[in-house]
Amino acid sequence: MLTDEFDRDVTGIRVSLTDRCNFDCVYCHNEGLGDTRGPMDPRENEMGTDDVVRVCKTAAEFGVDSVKFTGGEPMLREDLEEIIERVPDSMETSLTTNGTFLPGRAEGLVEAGLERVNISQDAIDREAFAEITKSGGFDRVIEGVDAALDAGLDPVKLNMVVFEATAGYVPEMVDHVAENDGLRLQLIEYMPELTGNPEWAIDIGRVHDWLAERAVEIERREMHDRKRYWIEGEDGDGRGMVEIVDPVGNPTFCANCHRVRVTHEGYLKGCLNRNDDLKPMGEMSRGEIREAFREVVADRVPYYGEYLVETDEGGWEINEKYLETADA
Ligand SMILES: Nc1nc2c(ncn2[C@@H]2O[C@H](COP(=O)(O)OP(=O)(O)OP(=O)(O)O)[C@@H](O)[C@H]2O)c(=O)[nH]1
Ligand SMILES: C[S@@+](CC[C@H](N)C(=O)[O-])C[C@H]1O[C@@H](n2cnc3c(N)ncnc32)[C@H](O)[C@@H]1O
Ligand code: SF4
Ligand code: SF4
Repeated sequence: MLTDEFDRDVTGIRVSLTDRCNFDCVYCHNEGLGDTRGPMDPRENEMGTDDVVRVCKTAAEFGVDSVKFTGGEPMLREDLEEIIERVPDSMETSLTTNGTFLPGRAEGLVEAGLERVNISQDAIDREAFAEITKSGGFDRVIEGVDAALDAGLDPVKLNMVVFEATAGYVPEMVDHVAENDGLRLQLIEYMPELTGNPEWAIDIGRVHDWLAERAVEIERREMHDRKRYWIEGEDGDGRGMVEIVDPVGNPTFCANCHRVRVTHEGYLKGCLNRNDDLKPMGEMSRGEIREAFREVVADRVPYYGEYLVETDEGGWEINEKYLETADA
């Protein structure tokens, strides 16, 4: 097991398989890797199947017990099933996707070993959805959610980024998961650090307060110390779970962060929001991957309050200590 300087064991990896995407969401941080726009064809800079599998196997040797595949849109990778099939059995395998490619593929993914899926659905309203994602894929996403449920991936988590354009749809989405079996909702605080437009952010504290009033039970998840609210449907019949992901300016969230990241180009990085600690894995031999893992874990910093410090105006700027590396 690798543990960083701040006593955080590293138990998970989050692998970006591509930075390509068929959507163009207005808020997209693309895991801190820049724009998703561009051709959809496979790119040469993406890690190959064997490389991804080798990274997972090496992580498993270090006791890492979960892997999340993300992107860009990870389902643009035709080899996703093969990758999942070859991930060591000791690792829980999950996927975060926009859902459009799940119809027709969800079952195969489950057969390959996929255990969980998160599907981004920012609104129930078709027009708002089109506006936010710059796509007309709403029906495909809904079909994708159904395909995941049919394939046995229950409970499916719906990811919703909470910002100016979506905040009004929160109550509707909460009712949606409370009243429909097999669904959970994950409300993600809009993170402007990588994407700009800080004026889009809304006060996530208000969402917590609103949910706390409606909740019949509140839990805390160890990962990121996230809060989970159990909400009853209007008719008192069903129950749904709503989890809040609120990293912005939240040192407690970071203090419970046990994941390192792998970019589609094959670099390890210690934090979603940081790009100055990218560790190349050379030719991606097991030895080189092992070495890069040790280095990236050794370089981890608690993000908010250390790497990023609050300005007098309430914004965030890189701590002077890291300016040199951040510019590199
Ligand atoms: N800053 C920060 N944001 C995160 C972190 N983990 C998740 N997020 C945000 O939440 C989004 C959705 O996360 P997902 O990949 O769907 O899943 P998750 O909630 O991290 O993991 P599970 O609940 O275990 O499936 C990410 O793309 C980020 O925007 C983190 O460690 N740091
Ligand atoms: C970058 S996407 C990659 C996976 C897949 N394409 C999808 O949309 O689910 C992963 C998650 O990050 C979230 N996300 C993207 N930009 C964000 C931002 N600026 N703030 C908060 N969450 C963001 C998305 O909503 C999505 O749930
Ligand atoms: S679908 Fe995912 S990767 Fe694609 S633009 Fe939207 S948030 Fe970004
Ligand atoms: S912002 Fe905090 S929680 Fe997110 S990846 Fe960085 S250290 Fe982990």
